[in-house]
Amino acid sequence: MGILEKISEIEKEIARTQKNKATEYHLGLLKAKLAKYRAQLLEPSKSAAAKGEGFDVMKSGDARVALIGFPSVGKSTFLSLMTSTASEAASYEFTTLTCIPGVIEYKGANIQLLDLPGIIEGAAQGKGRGRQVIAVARTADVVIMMLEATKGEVQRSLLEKELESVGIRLNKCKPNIYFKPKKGGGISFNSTVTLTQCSEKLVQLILHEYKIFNAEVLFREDCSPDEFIDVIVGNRVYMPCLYVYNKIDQISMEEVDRLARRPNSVVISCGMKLNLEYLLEKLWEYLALTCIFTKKRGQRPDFTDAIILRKGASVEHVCHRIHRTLASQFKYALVWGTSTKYSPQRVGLTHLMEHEDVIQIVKK
Ligand SMILES: Nc1nc2c(ncn2[C@@H]2O[C@H](COP(=O)(O)OP(=O)(O)OP(=O)(O)O)[C@@H](O)[C@H]2O)c(=O)[nH]1
Ligand SMILES: [K+]
Ligand SMILES: [Mg+2]
Repeated sequence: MGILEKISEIEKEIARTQKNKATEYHLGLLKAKLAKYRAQLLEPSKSAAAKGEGFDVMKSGDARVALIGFPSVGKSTFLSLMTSTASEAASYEFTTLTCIPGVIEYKGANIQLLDLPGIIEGAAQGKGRGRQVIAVARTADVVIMMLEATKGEVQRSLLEKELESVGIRLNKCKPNIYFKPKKGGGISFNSTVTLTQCSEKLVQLILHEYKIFNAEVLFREDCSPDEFIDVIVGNRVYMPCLYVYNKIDQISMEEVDRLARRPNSVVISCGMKLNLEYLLEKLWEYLALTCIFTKKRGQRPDFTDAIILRKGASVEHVCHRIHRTLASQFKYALVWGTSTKYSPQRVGLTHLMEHEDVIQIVKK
């Protein structure tokens, strides 16, 4: 039996197994098996690599946004509207066959926007250019899932399933579980909260399925078996995703209103240039970039020119942005803002910056 068949067998079995206390362990085990086979599927296909089919697009700018969607939902039209790059748009499916980068300039940041070929059901298993498209999506800071307003619901759930099956978790936080494989000592299991979905026995069963017999496990959150499996498997990507319903010129006002109220959703029309500014605002929010202002000694901060960094950037990152050699001449920095207890506070290179902090760097 091939991997795909095995996966489909297990999926069928999960579907026909009633969910209750008695089947809890059986289901947990099936899910662990399923995750294992999917991981095997994800291993890069040798033939694709040999043909050089990957979309190797250089990362550039302050952040990267990937456009994912079914064919002809308007991805290329959107790229051409928002950036100075033109990407061919047409009424037939699979107009775009490769990855086309453009740049959105917004609030002083350069946001790389990637137009990609349309993907369809089965993409994760290699249908069309699915695998390559998904591989690019994994490298993004935010995914825009573009949906056709008239078929939004169906497209959304199909694509969510595709991305889910390759370990991309949309708008979810990493499960708060401490997991550490050990050399010996068996499995030590603890939790700081009451667990309603997992038990020590189930955790052990799942670990055994992965041939893990010694480990430390601490649940700090009431996680599901699937979330626990995510933690063991490890290579999950937790990705912010904005659902963008395009072509709202083709649906009723009531329908537009309903879609706009869905969580993480924005409605637009590229054709009629509707709501694009709001989409940018939302995108900016989802990117959650950190803007840092610099200040010279005895002068006011320069609020006109922010240094834009990804979340979790340190003082060292700030130095590298200002000048290549600044970090090596660094003595200390003074920081004003939410990242410090006092304003200003003297900090070193490893200090983590927060949004809208002000920094003054003192050289040796
Ligand atoms: N009515 C309407 N049509 C639109 C809108 N936006 C794009 N289109 C049309 O939709 C068709 C497909 O647009 P594309 O930009 O090529 O779509 P795509 O998602 O890039 O398609 P592929 O590259 O084939 O995956 C074109 O005929 C566009 O003119 C819109 O807001 N309203
Ligand atoms: K098209
Ligand atoms: Mg296109």
